[in-house]
Amino acid sequence: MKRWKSDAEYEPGRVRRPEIQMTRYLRYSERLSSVDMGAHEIADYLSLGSVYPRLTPLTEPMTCQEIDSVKSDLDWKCLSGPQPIPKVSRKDQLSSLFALRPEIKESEKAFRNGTQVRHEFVGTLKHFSQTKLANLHQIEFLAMQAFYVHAGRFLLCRVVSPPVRATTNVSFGVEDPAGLILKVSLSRIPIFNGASNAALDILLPIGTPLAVREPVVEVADGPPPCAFVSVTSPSDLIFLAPSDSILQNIVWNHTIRLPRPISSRVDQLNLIAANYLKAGQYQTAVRIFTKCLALNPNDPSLRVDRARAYVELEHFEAALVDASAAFVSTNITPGQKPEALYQVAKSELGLRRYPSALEKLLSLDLTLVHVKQAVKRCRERMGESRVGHYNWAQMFTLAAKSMPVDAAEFTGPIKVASSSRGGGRGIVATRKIRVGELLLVSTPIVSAFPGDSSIFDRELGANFIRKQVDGPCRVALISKLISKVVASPELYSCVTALYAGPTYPPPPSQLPPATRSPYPHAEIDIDTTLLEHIITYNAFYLKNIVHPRSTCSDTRNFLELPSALYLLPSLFNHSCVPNTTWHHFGDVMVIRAAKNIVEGEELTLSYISGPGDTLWSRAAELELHTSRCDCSLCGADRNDEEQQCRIRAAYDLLLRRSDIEEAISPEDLLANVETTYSALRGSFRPTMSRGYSYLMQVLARNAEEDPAQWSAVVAGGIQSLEAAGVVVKDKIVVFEHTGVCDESNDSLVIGTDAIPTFAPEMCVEVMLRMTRAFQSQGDMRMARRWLSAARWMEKASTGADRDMFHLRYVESLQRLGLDEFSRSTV
Ligand SMILES: C[S@@+](CC[C@H](N)C(=O)[O-])C[C@H]1O[C@@H](n2cnc3c(N)ncnc32)[C@H](O)[C@@H]1O
Repeated sequence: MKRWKSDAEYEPGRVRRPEIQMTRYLRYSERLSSVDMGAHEIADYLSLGSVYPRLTPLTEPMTCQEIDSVKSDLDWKCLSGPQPIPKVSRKDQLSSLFALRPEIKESEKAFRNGTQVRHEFVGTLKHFSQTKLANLHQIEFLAMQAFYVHAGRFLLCRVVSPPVRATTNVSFGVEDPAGLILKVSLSRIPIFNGASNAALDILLPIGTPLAVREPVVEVADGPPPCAFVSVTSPSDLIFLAPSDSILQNIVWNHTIRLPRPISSRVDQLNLIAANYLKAGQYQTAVRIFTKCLALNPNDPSLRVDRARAYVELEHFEAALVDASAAFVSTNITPGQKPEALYQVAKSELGLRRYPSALEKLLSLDLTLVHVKQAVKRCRERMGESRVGHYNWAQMFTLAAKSMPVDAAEFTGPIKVASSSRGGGRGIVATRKIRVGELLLVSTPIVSAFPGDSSIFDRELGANFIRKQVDGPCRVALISKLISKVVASPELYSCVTALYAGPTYPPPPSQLPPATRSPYPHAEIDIDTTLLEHIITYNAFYLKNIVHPRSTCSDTRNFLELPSALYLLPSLFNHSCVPNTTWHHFGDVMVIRAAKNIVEGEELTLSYISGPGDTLWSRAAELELHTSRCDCSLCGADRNDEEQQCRIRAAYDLLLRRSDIEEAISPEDLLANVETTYSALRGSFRPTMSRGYSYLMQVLARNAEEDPAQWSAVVAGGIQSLEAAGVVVKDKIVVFEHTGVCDESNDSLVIGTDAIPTFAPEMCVEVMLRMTRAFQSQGDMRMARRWLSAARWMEKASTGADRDMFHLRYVESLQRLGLDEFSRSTV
């Protein structure tokens, strides 16, 4: 594919990547969560100046237009080639390339200590080669041009200056056989992820011969303009072995001083590799263990060590090959065998081959803690994947401690079929499904959390596909996904069968099976632009089970949210009134039925992660997926009219703040919100539901002093639940002293055909306050019935058993004085 036109003119210096200040970054998140209208506008409208401090012009967010204009500049630059490559003498090139390391060290230090944010460009068109190296012809720098894809060619070169990394970019100098020198810039090439300078010197020492398939040279703005070979796909960079036939007749015009090898003694190399393994520089450890194995191919312990490094890199196929080879080696000692077998089992666990892993583990010493734990893990995963039985409380506890949550995948009564929503594929029910039923447990292909060592919180994405800024975790998914498909190429065909937006051909009707290919895998050509589109259209912001969204006092900050990409969950289409609900335990995504569903019915989930009580609050998130959402909620909001919805959205934001009482009383808020709904609208009124919950909270506090108010608390609760779409069957607001209540066969006080999907946690909290109202008045029968309803809704929504219910609502139960009552009530 040729990317640039040849007839347009190039104006050096026209394109400048914007430096966007930290303040802008903060405000941008505010803008997203404030429904696109500017917090001060809302504040002015509602005369709430003290709640929403006026934003100064300096802190205005980066707008869609700004992103758009950067994109146009870049597109224009891309279209402006081909151009001659600016010439620089070998001496000058070398001196600037050798200065790169100290320069970048300084600038990185300043960046890390400063307040600026950096933007990775997401969604720019990047070339990648699909022609095998053997079918390409060599090209030298002299024949190359800037802003031009050298289709059918490859660049043969070798490293001439020490590489240096700035986040996901690695730069260094190379020369071609004629001796011309150019900088190379590698973007997101997995083996260099997180590499220190010392590690880079091992991974890419001076003299390393390389081939770059179908190279592209870009020119960065000066002064002076700097040309560089840009490599954006890992499959375009090929490390050549000295014995490679390509190098056989090559004569390098210049001699370069090669660095001294780190060691030629296996024992010393082994020690160095072990230190890199300990330091978490796994790629470097693999590289050195490989050197060791070249010197001593029959040492099984080296293979076991390399398998350990591969396991850490989640390169499980390669780990399995190494560990298995070590185990069957004739040179292995009886003392080394258990460790080799343990690494085989660990690789199989990573590949989700649980029965096979278990068989190996059971032949090891079961008194060893790590073996015992692995056996337990295997057995749990086997139970989960077979029958969908999970220990939710244990998963919740791990998630609450921010520890990794391990779970097997589970697919319930669902299948991929053609969709009635926006065409393409969707997920449908294969049989009748009951509300609360488990539909899917999915582990991510990749996930990213704030605070991960690989994530820097001021590295943002200027997303040209969405024309919005992506947070650090969303940006990190791109590098992680590239690494993942390099380690597990069999995933590439599945991942690239996900929807990639309207500029790509429609995906196949079914996801291809992720059949594992034997290692070493066939080579794949990685289209990084396609992967960026797939992440943009399919990645989820995680809905953390530990911090329920609907009870968050503050609006969610998109730029700080963890993010992940999944396979089957990506095939669910959106509805603002979906029939499924989803949560994340760590990065494990769990989807359940939110309604009773008939066979063949399409299953939908809500893509909305921010406050989304009105069509206009949802618009920014929906824009990417549909120009007009046809769900009943959006239809009702359209009937209410935009201005009314905007006002309502402002109150919705206010309702999420902990300091709302300083701004407005619940009565005034409810009266104002009520006027934003048309009289003809049905009872489902999300913002009213939140408003009544606020009223109930205030009344309940007063009722603790003045018990006459408990009836009003219960009445407010009923209204909150009904406005959330819950059917309240027994609207009892008076109290009957029943004393301690035995178990009874009373039916649930609410309907059980559906659970609310927009704020189930808020509804559970409301029901707990109902429980408190009745309990405080000695009406233990109704208290027990409301507690049962709260538990039922929580179980249907998240699968929580009693243990998990107590863990999740411990704070509310204690605050309401219900802890003891709840624990003693069956
Ligand atoms: C994550 S994918 C969902 C699966 C997709 N339909 C497929 O075939 O792979 C998201 C894309 O599906 C389509 N989509 C999902 N929900 C939709 C809706 N309610 N209305 C219109 N299009 C929708 C949009 O093209 C959206 O960008």
